[in-house]
Amino acid sequence: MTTELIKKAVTTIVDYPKPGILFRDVTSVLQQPEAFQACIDMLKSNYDGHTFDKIVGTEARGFLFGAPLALALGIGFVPVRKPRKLPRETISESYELEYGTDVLEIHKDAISPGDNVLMIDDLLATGGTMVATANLIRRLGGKADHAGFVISLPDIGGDAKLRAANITPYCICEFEGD
Ligand SMILES: O=P(O)(O)OC[C@H]1O[C@H](OP(=O)(O)OP(=O)(O)O)[C@H](O)[C@@H]1O
Ligand SMILES: Nc1ncnc2[nH]cnc12
Repeated sequence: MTTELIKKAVTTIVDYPKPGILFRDVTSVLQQPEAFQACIDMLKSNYDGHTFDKIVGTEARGFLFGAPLALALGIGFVPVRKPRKLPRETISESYELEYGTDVLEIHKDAISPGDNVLMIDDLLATGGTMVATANLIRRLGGKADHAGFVISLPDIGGDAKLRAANITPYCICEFEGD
C-alpha cells in the first residue's frame, strides 16, 4: 500500500532528456508530504538492525532523501557532488550514466577509515552513479556495502552491477519496461 502510494506520486515524462528515455521524476513525490514521509520511513525501517556512521547522498536528487534520512537516523550526512562544487580537498571518480558520462567528487575529510556508510539516491538505472559513489567512500577507507533508492528501473541492469561491486541495493518501488 505504501509502495503504491509512492509509485503513484512519481511522474513519468516520455522522451526526456532525449528520445527513448522514460524519465521518472521524483520531484512530484516531494510535493506530497505523505508520500515523501513514507519514503523516509520505508528507508529507515529497511535498515533497522544496522548501525551506520554516515549517510552519503549523491548530487542532486540523492540529497533530497539522504539528508532527511540522516536526521531521522541521528547520523551525519555527506554530499557527493559534481566537479568543482566542493570547496575543500576532494577525490574524484568518473562514471557512466544512462545518458552520458560524468565525474563525482567527495571531500577527503568527510569519511574516516572504518566508517560504515549507507548510500542513498533517488533512482537506480545503470548503477554507474552508485558504484562511483561506493568507490569514493572505499578509497577513503569507509565501508560502502548498502545503497537505498526510492525508484529502481530493473530492466537497465543496475541491480547486477551493484551486486558485482559488493553493494546490496534496496529499492522502494520498481518501474519495469524502461
Ligand atoms: O544508475 P545510474 O545510471 O547511474 O543513474 C541514476 C542517477 O542518475 C540521476 O542523476 P543525474 O546524474 O541525472 O543527476 P541529478 O540528480 O543532478 O539530476 C539519478 O538521480 C541518479 O543519481
Ligand atoms: N530514466 C530516468 N529517469 C529519471 N532519472 C534518471 N536517471 C537516470 N535514468 C533516469
